[in-house]
Amino acid sequence: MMVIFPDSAKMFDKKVCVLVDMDGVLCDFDAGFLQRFRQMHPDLPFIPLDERNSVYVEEQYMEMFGASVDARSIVEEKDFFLNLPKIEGALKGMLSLAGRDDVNLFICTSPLRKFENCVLEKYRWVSNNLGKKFTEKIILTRDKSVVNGHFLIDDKPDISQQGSQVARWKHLLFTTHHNRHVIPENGQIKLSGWNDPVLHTVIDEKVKEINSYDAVS
Ligand SMILES: Cc1cn([C@H]2C[C@H](O)[C@@H](COP(=O)(O)O)O2)c(=O)[nH]c1=O
Ligand SMILES: [Mg+2]
Repeated sequence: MMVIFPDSAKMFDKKVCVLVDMDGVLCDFDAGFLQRFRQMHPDLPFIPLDERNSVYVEEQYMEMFGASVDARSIVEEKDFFLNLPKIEGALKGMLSLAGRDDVNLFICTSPLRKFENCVLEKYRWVSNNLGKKFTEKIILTRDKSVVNGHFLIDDKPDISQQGSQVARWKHLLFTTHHNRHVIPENGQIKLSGWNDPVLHTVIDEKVKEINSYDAVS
């Protein structure tokens, strides 16, 4: 499949810049973790996806098992990121954003500090699941507040409160297993998933706003 991104240089200031997180938005980190955990520890109890309640899976496993289970090593092992399953609707959702000539689309994701497997595998995951062209749109940063954009679609509830700067993007809180009961705050809008029509509605409103600046200047 061929994806052609409209020329971003020519119309940059008229486009809505949308940043899309990976873990919990494009790829199902929790489901990938659970699958691997059950393979490695078939006799141990586990946390079903609908009982996940912390952003970081290892925190909840630490509460359950203490130091007797090393959940972190699963996340850091080779091929963990590469094999993460896609979130339902992610490909279609990304293609619908990439196909809009009024949207400038980027993938904005935080690598593990132990980057050896994670960074390359994130690129490979994007290439394998979304297409090679999307790898040109990857922004890797552990501080998303320094990235400029109109919207950040991200599953981490307090992402706009983290980082070194006041975030300039509006946070669209993407619903996934661990945040399903979180009530949006700090001006967030919660998206129920990739099929939530609110996503394109808020982008349409931003397009109108951007064009209205032109009309008065
Ligand atoms: C859910 C979860 C994530 N991580 C790691 C994986 C990534 O490197 C970041 C999350 O990145 P995002 O861009 O904010 O989605 O954190 C983890 O170590 N443990 C987890 O449970
Ligand atoms: Mg995430």
